[in-house]
Amino acid sequence: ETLYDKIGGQAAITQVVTRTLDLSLQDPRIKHTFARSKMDRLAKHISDQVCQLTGGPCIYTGVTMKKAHVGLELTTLHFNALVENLQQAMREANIPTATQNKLLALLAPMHRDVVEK
Ligand code: HEM
Repeated sequence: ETLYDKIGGQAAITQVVTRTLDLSLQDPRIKHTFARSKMDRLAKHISDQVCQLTGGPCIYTGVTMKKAHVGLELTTLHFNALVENLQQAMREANIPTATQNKLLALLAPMHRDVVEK
């Protein structure tokens, strides 16, 4: 069983990503960073990326993590805020803690490409 299956497949990934972005758009720590973003397109790209990363049948067609976040001046505080929102979204979707932690471990190394200072 892949991590993709453990999470609950495409439906669960779409739900979690959409909820994470909704929480982030209401989050005073990071909502400003999304001011110019097309949120539907962003949700699709992040869902594809998580699907591919966890062993699912998707292909991520967006740009590299470095390119996607250049100029946003994101800090570790911004990064942690997004991770907190993702954790809340996963809890709400009843994803088991061990499975949550496996996804977080796959995303953690992206910190160096996302954060600029
Ligand atoms: C592990 C952490 C992260 C992952 C996996 C991730 C993933 C992505 C992906 C896949 C894209 C789309 C690239 C494309 O369209 O080609 C993107 C863009 C973006 N991300 Fe992230 N991201 C992460 C962290 C963050 C953080 C911490 C913030 C802000 C707090 C953030 C804000 C944005 C914004 C504003 C865009 C640009 C959207 C646009 O093009 O309009 N991301 N991210």
